Amino acid sequence: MAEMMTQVGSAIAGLMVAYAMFQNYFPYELRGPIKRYTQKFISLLYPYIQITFPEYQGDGFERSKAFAAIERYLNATSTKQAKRLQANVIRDSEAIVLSMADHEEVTDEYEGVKLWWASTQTTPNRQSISFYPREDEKRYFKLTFHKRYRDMITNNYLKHVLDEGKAITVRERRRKLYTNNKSEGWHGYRRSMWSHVIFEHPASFDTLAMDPGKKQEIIDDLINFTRSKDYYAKIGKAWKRGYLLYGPPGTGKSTMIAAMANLLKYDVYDLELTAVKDNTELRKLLIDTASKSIEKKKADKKDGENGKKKDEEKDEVKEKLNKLEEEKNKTSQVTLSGLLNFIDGLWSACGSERIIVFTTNYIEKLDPALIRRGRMDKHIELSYCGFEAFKVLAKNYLDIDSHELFATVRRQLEETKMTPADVAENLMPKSGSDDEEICLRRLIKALEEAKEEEKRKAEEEEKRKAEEEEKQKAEKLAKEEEERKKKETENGADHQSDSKHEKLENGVKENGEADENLENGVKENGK
Ligand SMILES: Nc1ncnc2c1ncn2[C@@H]1O[C@H](COP(=O)(O)OP(=O)(O)OP(=O)(O)O)[C@@H](O)[C@H]1O
Ligand SMILES: [Mg+2]
Repeated sequence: MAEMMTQVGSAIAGLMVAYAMFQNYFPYELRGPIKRYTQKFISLLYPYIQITFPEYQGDGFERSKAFAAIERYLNATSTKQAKRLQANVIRDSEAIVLSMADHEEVTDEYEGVKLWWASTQTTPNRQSISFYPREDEKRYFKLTFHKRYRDMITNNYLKHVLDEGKAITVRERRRKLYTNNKSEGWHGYRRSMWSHVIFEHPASFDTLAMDPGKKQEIIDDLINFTRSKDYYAKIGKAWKRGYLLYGPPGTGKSTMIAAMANLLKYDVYDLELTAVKDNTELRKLLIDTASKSIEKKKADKKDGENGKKKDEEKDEVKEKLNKLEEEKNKTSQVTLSGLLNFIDGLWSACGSERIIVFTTNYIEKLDPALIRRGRMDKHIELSYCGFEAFKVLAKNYLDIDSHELFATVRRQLEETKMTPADVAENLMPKSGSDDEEICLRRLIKALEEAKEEEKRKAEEEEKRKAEEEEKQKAEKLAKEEEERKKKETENGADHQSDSKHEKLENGVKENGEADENLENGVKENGK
């Protein structure tokens, strides 16, 4: 064995010497053709093609997107196959990315074709001290496949790898909740229009209490939207969708937005309109949601994190339209038309795969222009808690599917309006000893009280109405009485004036009595 090693060693040494001689003594002009023929000769014996994907490209500062995507794509395969792994904690990502360590190789299969991926590194033997060690160490992935599959690999497989890698990056990223800053904070060193926190809302469609049929319809609609990229391109429509959620406070509008974001793995932009001075600011803010990717890229440079597929991000501009309505007349404020222009025009142009959600408590107060189809594609009403919604809450809060008290609750919910927020509050166990019976009874009691309250209010309203009617009746009577008296005095008086008949024909009363007289344009002057 040792002998063999020595032989191999000396053979390698021989080759090295030969190569050095080749480098030194062969005339320069001959080197090119010789190398070419050697390559040809090798390719006869070695029918494989290799593609390399370096980690840094161009100026060497920006991490290659392809490299990052491949790393993500190979994550699962590497974890299974490679013996030595390298763990990377990536900013904005929830998962630890395991990639194969240098000089490891894994296999992949695509449509029955076997391929090899290897991770390699070259360290140039330049004797220099570099501030950025990365610049010297060049990592790259090397893909090897049989030349028979050249077309298939270069046309389909590589696209598949990049798409899949990017999709994984998006799926595993930490999602963010952005809120707009006041414009005073937009300038200077630490300028930013949006501040963000990690978005970790636990709401999901499973826990959202509403009619199951309606819920499923919304889920299908959302999923269909995310899958329709090509369809939107085909029909020439920007890939976006608008939802309008309306209903009384506490019926789950905000909860539904969180559930939507969780379902689709989107970021959320929550737009607080009171912090926006005018339309220009609004426009800047909204455009900035699209150009976020550029800012992110800068961060990528420094720490070499994975690039994000930013168009996948959603901005969910959620707002209280009733507030907007109040403000639309003030010139210094955001106007409705500014917002509409944005939704129709600019918004379409910047970024894609976006969902815009408006919420309001008063749909009837909204301008029809704002909510017409095309602007808001889907209107969703969230209303008082029905029995189906109650069942979801009972399952969430008490972990029960049925109970003998359900029938009572059902009857009560049909008679009384209570928001899911209130139902939930009453169902929630208040201490460790609260069992489902106690919680349900508390809800029933609350429902009874609400009913009483409703009844009391209805009665009050009735009473108020009755009083109002009474008052009106009395006023009418008084008026009639007065008129009668007046006529009497007029009739009883001597025929003082010739104009009297005219006056009666016009049905006018004496000046100062009622303003309706003005309508007839007639006044009895001086009387
Ligand atoms: N449909 C629902 N399903 C589950 N929980 C709900 C539902 N509606 C309300 N809740 C509960 O009530 C709380 C308040 O609801 P939410 O903030 O979603 O109401 P909203 O409709 O946005 O009200 P507002 O109009 O005042 O903004 C939530 O935290 C949630 O726990
Ligand atoms: Mg809300």
